Amino acid sequence: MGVTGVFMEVGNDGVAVITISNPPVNVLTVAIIAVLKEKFSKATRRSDVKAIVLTGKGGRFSGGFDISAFQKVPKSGDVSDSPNESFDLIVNTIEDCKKPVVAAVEGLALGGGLELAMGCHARIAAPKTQLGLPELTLGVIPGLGGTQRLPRLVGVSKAVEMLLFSKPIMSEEGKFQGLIDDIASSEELLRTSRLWALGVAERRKPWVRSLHRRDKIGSLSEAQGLLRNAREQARRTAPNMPQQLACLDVVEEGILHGGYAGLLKEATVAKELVLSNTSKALAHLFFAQRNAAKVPNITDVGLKPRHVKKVAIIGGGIMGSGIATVLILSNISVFLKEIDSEYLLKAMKTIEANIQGLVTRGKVTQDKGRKALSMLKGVSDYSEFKDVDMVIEAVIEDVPLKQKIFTELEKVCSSCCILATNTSTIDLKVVGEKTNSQDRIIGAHFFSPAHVMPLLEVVRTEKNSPQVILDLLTVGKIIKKVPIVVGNCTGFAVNRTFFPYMQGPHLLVNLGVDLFRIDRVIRNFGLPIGPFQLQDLGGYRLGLAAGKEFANAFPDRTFRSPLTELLLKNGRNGKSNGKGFYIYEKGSRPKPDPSVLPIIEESRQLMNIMPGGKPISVTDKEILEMLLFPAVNEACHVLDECVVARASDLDVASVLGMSFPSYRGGIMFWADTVGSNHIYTSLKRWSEMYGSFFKPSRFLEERAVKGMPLSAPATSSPKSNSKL
Ligand SMILES: C[C@H](O)CC(=O)SCCNC(=O)CCNC(=O)[C@H](O)C(C)(C)COP(=O)(O)OP(=O)(O)OC[C@H]1O[C@@H](n2cnc3c(N)ncnc32)[C@H](O)[C@@H]1OP(=O)(O)O
Repeated sequence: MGVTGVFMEVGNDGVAVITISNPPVNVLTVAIIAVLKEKFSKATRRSDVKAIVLTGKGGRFSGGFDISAFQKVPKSGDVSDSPNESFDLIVNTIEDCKKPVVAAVEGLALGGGLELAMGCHARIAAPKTQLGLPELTLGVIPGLGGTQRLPRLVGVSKAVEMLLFSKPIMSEEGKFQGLIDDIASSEELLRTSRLWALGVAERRKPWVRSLHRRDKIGSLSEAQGLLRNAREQARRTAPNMPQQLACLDVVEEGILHGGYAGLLKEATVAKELVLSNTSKALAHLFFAQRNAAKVPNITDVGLKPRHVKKVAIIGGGIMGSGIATVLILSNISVFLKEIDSEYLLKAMKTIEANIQGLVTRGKVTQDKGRKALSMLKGVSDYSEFKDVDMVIEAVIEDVPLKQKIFTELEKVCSSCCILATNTSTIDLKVVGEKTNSQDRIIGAHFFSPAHVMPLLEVVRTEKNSPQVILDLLTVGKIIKKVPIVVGNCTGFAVNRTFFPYMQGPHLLVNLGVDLFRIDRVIRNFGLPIGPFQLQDLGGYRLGLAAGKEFANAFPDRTFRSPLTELLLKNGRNGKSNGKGFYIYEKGSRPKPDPSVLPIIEESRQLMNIMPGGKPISVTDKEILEMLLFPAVNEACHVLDECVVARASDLDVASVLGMSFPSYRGGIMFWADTVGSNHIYTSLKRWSEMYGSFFKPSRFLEERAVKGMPLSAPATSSPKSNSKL
């Protein structure tokens, strides 16, 4: 059997097994669909074939239609690359086939893969097979009949849940819901499916065309009630995701006018959505995330990751406890070290609370939570450190303290132990300065709360061995984070790119713009909270400390405002002490706190930068651009210095680390939709009006002049100042 294609074998029992082969996940393409049709026609014509089994090679049924088509179609305008086969392949060829077709499903059947299986007359699955329709996460809707067949197989309520949340279910639940007819072990899967198919041919088993079923739909009023509630929820939780409401409309069409009418509407809406910016952005992020895992000279040189089973964490504050939580939930033993029993107890309680929170939100079972806690041990000295595979230091940002810890670690840990620091700003060379272990001192920068936020910055130095980088990358994947390898500089990739986004709001406020308006503009753009509310959550002391680091590293483009110090002087430190820009009351949304306004007035008077003493007049669009363009500008510095391997790494990092809206594709993807020239000329104008905070970088200027996208790879060879 060749590698890519569709293959057919007819057995002595008269069953034709049609196998999709497109490693690694048997993605469907227009070409594969054409061959599938051909094989089905052949099996239907052959008189020695009584029944057909459809399966996927290599233990994975199919990961769905080729997502790269969602990037190509909008660019080329050629919709022939997009899936348009609902009727021809699934209705005419499979569902209306004169011979019974059974899907033998293993590993995963996602998107078009599951839709293909639902068009068959029965589905037999191996245990723990993932079944789902994740199309909405890609900005589209199922295009091979999923919106019609899923509700007919599992009922409207379950179907809507699976569609809107894009969350796969396992075959065991699938059997319970009616999506799967039987479960068979991997070894027995094909045999059971053949027998089932023959059973249908001999009328011992039902011959079911999913699209013709109505029994699971329930009454019209009940179905419409469910859809109404789902619409309300979608409007509330995903106001910028048009595919959610579009999908519900398509489901409703089928319920009101029958499955065929539903398929027609599905085809029209799917084609429209493939052309949307949302779909383009989300497909971009899908591949960007996978590309970020490919690190030149690290993942492509045949190194094997070492197995990390035991980790020691130093410091049980919010970060250390969060990191411990994710590790133990992934079956990694953790020794948590604190300075005394009181701090240790506090850390243990935080970890328990983290796990309980995940159990309450249904993210983790009670059982798993209990098992995870049994992997944790609190310690107050280094005696357990001698045979750990990795240490993660997570103490406060204090250079002498960190240096002392690393010299101690060098003595107590084995010579192959990975020594990681969770510092968010300090240069790693400084952290390891007093050791001889620079090759294995690496940054593991988690984002707060570490047990929730999906990003992990793996900060490498030029001294790090490729093995250590690979090991940390692998741990990142095991603990279900998305690791991005970045270079060593102040703030690394994410905090560095976004430091102007934390300073810009202060500049605008001192120019007379209302702070609550600034937060509103950012929320309307799609971030969950605005920059001032974000500062409330982090606490002002943290912001002040980070601000000093950036001021030292990048004095030419730092905006210094007295506002944070004034707030602290007035006894305010954000949400933690109940004195922020907002009033936080349990059960209600944060409300603007008017008592902060006199402090802002004081800051404005001290700064005295309002032109003519009057607040500047700006539109919401200008506010947005004055906040985000400086971050894009810093991202250009980051790219210029090769702190990341490619612009799309910053897209993934901004979405997963800063909650930049995914449907805008990440900061660089969005910047390119705005255009380098507009960003450059705006920054240039503002830098003339308001100072060097806005001064465009050389990289941005060059690209704007050449009319080049900011995300286009550099044409010249790597720079001498490269951080990678
Ligand atoms: C018409 C239909 O209604 C429309 C559709 O079907 S849209 C597609 C719906 N399907 C999906 O959303 C599934 C997307 N894929 C995934 O979630 C995951 O890849 C998976 C769960 C299938 C496998 O995960 P995992 O084993 O971790 O492997 P992962 O690294 O993600 O993927 C392996 C390779 O397959 C590629 N791939 C996976 N699914 C793909 C898809 N649907 N299209 C194109 N490429 C795909 C990945 O890009 C990756 O390529 P690479 O090795 O060159 O980087």
